[in-house]
Amino acid sequence: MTHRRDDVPVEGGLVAEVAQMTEAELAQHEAEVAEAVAPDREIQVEVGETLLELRDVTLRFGGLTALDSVSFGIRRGEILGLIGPNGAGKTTCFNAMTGVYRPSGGQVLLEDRPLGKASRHKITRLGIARTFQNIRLFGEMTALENVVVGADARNRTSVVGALLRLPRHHREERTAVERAMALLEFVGIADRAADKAKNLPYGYQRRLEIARALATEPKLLCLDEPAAGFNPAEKEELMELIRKIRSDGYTVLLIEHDMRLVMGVTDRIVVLEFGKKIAEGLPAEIRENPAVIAAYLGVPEDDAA
Ligand SMILES: Nc1ncnc2c1ncn2[C@@H]1O[C@H](COP(=O)(O)OP(=O)(O)OP(=O)(O)O)[C@@H](O)[C@H]1O
Repeated sequence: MTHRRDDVPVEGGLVAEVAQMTEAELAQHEAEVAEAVAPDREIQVEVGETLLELRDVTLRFGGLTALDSVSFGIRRGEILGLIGPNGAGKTTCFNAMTGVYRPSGGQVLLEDRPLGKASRHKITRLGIARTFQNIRLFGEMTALENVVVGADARNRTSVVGALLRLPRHHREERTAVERAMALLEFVGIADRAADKAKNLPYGYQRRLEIARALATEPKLLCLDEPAAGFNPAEKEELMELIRKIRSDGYTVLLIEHDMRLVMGVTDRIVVLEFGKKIAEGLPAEIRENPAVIAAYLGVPEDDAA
């Protein structure tokens, strides 16, 4: 699939070049792309130590307790699955971690520091990025621009800097475009870099959301049902992508309804039901856990999570 576009010679040229590579050249190229996409930051804790912790987090909406004293940790470098029947509180968990809602009780800690009343933007800068159940892209912007905007969340120059065209802004803009292009390639949609987001096929839009979240170089990437609406082949490809993201140095929290996908890609799983954590463990343990089986009883496997 090579969409050569004269108005974007860099992207078109890159894709055409890739199409003509030998297998060895392709492997080398993919390694370089992964290197460009890898998070560029100091490692502050050892791999495997707790990166983010929910400590007794309670969140109420009026009379409804959506999260009831939920505690679990996400370890650096792992893929953690967050599952539970509909309405269990999974998305509310994401919302509590990303500053959309403030917990009514308890704390969310990133690298041992409470997020407290940090705003959504602050939390993005601190290193938590997410995708949404319902895709949220800038439809009129190109795929590339959507990712550059994502990277902007990390850049140090302000809007004022951009208006005044400070030298640092130019430099950051250039590197942001280069990195955005690498990200599009990493998620497999570089051939449509110059297309408006709204014109991309659904699967591409989902991947674009992931690229945009990765552009912020998150310490933790939260994916909210990234495979929703995917066919089995697309789900396989998505699992590959999630594994690739982790091997590139990222930590992933995954909400997903498809049990096969969750069991196939995660290192550990946390299970919620009616706002409470009912289980936590390895996929094989979770599959056998009586409380989890009871929570899903009567729910067809494809709908379960
Ligand atoms: N803004 C809100 N106001 C009131 N109630 C809410 C709000 N957001 C979520 N809830 C309620 O909180 C509970 C948990 O919802 P949540 O969306 O977190 O569940 P979920 O596990 O993500 O479900 P699903 O799998 O259906 O997406 C539900 O009962 C839901 O109706």
